[in-house]
Amino acid sequence: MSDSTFRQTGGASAPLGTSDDLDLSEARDWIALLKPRVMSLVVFSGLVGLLVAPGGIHPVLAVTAILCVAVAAGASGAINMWYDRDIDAIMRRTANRPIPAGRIRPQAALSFGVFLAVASVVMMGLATNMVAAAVLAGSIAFYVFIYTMWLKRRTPQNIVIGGAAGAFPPMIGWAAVTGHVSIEALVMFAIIFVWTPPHFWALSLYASGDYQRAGVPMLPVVSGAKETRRQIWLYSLLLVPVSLAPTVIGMSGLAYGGAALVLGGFFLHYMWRVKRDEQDEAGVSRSNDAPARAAFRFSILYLFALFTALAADKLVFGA
Ligand code: HEM
Ligand SMILES: CC(C)=CCC/C(C)=C/CC/C(C)=C/COP(=O)(O)OP(=O)(O)O
Repeated sequence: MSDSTFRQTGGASAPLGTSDDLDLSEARDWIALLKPRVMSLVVFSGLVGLLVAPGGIHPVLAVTAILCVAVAAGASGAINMWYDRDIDAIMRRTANRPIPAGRIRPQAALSFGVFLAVASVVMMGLATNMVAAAVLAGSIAFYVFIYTMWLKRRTPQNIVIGGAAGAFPPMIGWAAVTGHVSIEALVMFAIIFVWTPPHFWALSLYASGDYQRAGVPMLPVVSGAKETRRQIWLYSLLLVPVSLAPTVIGMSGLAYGGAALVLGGFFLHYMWRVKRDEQDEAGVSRSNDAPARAAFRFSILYLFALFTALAADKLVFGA
């Protein structure tokens, strides 16, 4: 393998192929720092916020605004990975990330993240308005300082409060068009805010071993699976009425309302399977991961579908 390049990956030498392959795998690592899969839903919800806002902006500015949301989310993901590199190295799910695996230097990741964060906020301010730029800066700060640095390692309520970071994007999209934050933007924020605990706690039920090893006080680690299932159920019950708020305040029509009801029914079905998984009728524990895994996957599909319905209702029926 004369043209092969070897590099240290987490202490083991790994063949990486030609220099072209090396460039590609390096690029993949920098992209991985941006948490692109999580970013997809963040960007989509931001796009819907922008589409449902009254008035409109030039398509080039709209694309720029959405790009800024993507870059800001990615930047905060990179800073999160820089700060969390010690615990990411311990958790199986995250151990192969570029920093703990030794493929990107922590300092380089931090500089990359800070540069992108500043660039996204400045660009948002120039392309749209100060309100959108300020809310964008606030979401980055929330994810980095409030969630990652302050709450994540301190309290099992970390994701309830810190989850607000991920609820801002539709508000940013709305503000990019209108220049202000109104009740409609707050309603979209509230939907994601209430959705986040069932979304994350479903995952944490089957990833709690990881969090326990890393000493992160996620709810199942601190209060147990039963309490986590109870809280998942309570937030899910709350999510259904909150998801109907766009129709109640006249922001969306009955088509959205119907879609939200049906989707809410499915959401409750998946979360109920998690809740009832604790015990069978005889009170014997028959817990397994399958319902929580299915509920986590559905939570993502749910939010994509709900925001699609919000946009479709507006674009098709002009509600
Ligand atoms: C504090 C709040 C949140 C926490 C702690 C959290 C945590 C997580 C974790 C640990 C994963 C698994 C990722 C992996 O396998 O590496 C995940 C996946 C995901 N999250 Fe969240 N999340 C939060 C909020 C959000 C928000 C607000 C959104 C979007 C609106 C979102 C969208 C997604 C998506 C799309 C995935 C799937 C990624 C994949 O396919 O791997 N999350 N989340
Ligand atoms: C516009 C903007 C700045 C949005 C950013 C908000 C954002 C991406 C929120 C999502 C929150 C999230 C992915 C938390 C993951 O938790 P974690 O970091 O504990 O997950 P990990 O264990 O996978 O690192």
